[in-house]
Amino acid sequence: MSTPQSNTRKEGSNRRNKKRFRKRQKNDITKEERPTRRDNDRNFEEITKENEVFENNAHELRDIMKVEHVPALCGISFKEGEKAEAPFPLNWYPDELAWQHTAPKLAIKKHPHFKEFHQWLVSETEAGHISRQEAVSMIPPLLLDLKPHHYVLDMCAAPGSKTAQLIEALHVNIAQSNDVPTGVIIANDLDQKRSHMLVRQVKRLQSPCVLITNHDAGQFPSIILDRGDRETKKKQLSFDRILADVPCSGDGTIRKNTVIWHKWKIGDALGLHKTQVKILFRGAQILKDHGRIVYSTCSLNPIENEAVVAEVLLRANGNLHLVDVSNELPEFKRLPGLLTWKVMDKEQQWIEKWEDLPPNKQRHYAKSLWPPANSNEMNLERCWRIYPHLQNTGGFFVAVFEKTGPIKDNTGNNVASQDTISKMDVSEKDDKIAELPSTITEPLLSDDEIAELPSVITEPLLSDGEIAELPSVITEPLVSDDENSDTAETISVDRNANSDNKGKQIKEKTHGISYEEPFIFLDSEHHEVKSISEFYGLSRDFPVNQFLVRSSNNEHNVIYFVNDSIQYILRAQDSKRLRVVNTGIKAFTRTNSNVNVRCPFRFHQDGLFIIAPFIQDTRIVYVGVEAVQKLMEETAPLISNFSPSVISRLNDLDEGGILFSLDPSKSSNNNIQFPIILPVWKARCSLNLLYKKDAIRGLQKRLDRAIKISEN
Ligand SMILES: C[S@@+](CC[C@H](N)C(=O)[O-])C[C@H]1O[C@@H](n2cnc3c(N)ncnc32)[C@H](O)[C@@H]1O
Repeated sequence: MSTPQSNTRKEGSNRRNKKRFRKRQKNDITKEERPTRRDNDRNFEEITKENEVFENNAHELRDIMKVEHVPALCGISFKEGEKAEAPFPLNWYPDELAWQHTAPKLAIKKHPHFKEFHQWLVSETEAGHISRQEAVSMIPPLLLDLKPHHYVLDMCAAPGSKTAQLIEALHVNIAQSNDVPTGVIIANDLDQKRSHMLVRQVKRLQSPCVLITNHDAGQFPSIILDRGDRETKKKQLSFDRILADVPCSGDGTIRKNTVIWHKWKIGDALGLHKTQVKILFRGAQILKDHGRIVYSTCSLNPIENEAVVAEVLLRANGNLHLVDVSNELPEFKRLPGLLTWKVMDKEQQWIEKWEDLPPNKQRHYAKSLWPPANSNEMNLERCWRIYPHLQNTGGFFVAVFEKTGPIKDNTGNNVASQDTISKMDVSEKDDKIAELPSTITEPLLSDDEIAELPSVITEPLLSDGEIAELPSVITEPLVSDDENSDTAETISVDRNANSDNKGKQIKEKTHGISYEEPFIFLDSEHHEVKSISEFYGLSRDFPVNQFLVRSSNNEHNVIYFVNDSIQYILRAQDSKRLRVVNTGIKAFTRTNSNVNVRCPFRFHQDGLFIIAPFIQDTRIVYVGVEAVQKLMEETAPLISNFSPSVISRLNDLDEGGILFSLDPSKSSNNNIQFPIILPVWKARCSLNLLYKKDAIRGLQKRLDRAIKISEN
């Protein structure tokens, strides 16, 4: 379980807002204190970087755990003679931000304190403040050493516990400097259903920097990024960090995954080895020079681990190295990778070397299952083997690589150079790729090689306006590049598909495979963008070109927001080869009000932390704790029941979306230490808080706690 980076991100942002969201009530605020137009006009990248109380609040959830829950959970016996262990911090995880919770289900069911603790965990998880996962699963993202500007690919991401950690890592340092990281996380999974599990996991964390895709990671497409304003050259989409948490036999999870006791077969690992090599090698190809790739499995079988590592090192021809991470996480117990290992065939015979196999069996066994002759020169000892008995975790394997030069196609066969690919039109290109022999993944050119291509043979560049018209993904017939799939076939999604399902994405089904409605960027002149910008006084530096929608209709129910880098990727012509499952956070949603309102769009809780700093004072109501409490406690409270100053302010405002802002530095209620910004819909006589129930509950608890602390 890891704690609350995303929480601090949102609070960091809210806190920053407090300088800008000053008390509006005439009695409470002087003219000098009001935000100036200049404040609202500040550049997106420049938005405030102060964070004076960040340090104090960053570890709030950890402290709640320590001060409130742990003491109540100590020494509880749930069954005669059996005591449940209270949660404890993992000694190897930085800042006591990861805790282990071992209490059996019975204890949680039977004991009220455990029950209450469990409910708290569930609601904080739902709110995106806590992630729960197996302790060792947290290691690979930690070793990736992620920075907020990194382009990151999570190759086999579902169900997404590590993706969640990556998202938190991308955002965690940003709270001290900037609101939205410039980096990107592409979370990919081959299994379409499982890739939808990622959507739920990612939504929890409300990041505009995530793109979910559905590809065979072993053939992750090469995407040429168009020339952008800031780019002078075309370049290939490549990554600073890649996580290859590959499919494996899972024998390391055997303690809790009891099915494996019955299902485990020698052949599982023998079969998986090839897929694992392919995924790791593809990852190495699309990694940037000096980038880092982490390979991990929850298996302890060397065939799925050291054998894969050794094979990919060999194929990379000296341009990939195992990183010495022996100084990382010193408290974490692990053993070095194996330098040699044995291979057993399916008939349970030990086979010393591939050549010893009878000829009729040789083609069924990859040579790379056996240690290569130079295995003791490959630094395989730098891999980490994590055995269950070392610190009571699942079994796990991790290897960290750095790339030092281009890694070409493993066959050395120049089947389809980027040059020839660029000459074809898109559908031809995809056909060609589908025809490639399965061992040959798409060729990768270095940035220099791409830059050297004569510009006439590259795909024509469109103007920004033309690009804005283009749906960003899978609008053309695509050929599935899933060589393992039995159902590789043409997928077509109707460019003009009409969304009558209010706000719901349309999935077109073709031969049982369903695809999502494409994301389309809205033009800054689109009437909905203009309506929002005018009504809310959206600062002119807000990047409205990062708003997108999921239907080609002219009227939309949901307007999403992505960060600049995702926009950059999706606007590239080539990006239509990416099978995008989901991206963006909800920024505005259409209200179904019958009343004619000036702007039918209301704030959505998910995108609020990004949008709020750009909203003009004209739609903000500065309030005290009582007004916030009333709004949270009552459903649609009447405006007439608020204090006279709030009523007078509300009466000045047209019906539509507003923000309630509680600024502790300005409030007469000094007992609240953190600012609160709430999205509200103002109807004629009443208000509606546009917050999810669990978020209201969480906020209510925090308010109660803050008030209690200040009273003591
Ligand atoms: C070990 S799980 C990943 C767990 C995930 N990283 C997490 O932390 O929640 C392996 C995943 O790989 C996916 N998978 C299997 N073959 C794949 C392939 N060729 N390309 C991409 N994903 C694949 C499976 O659907 C599965 O979701």
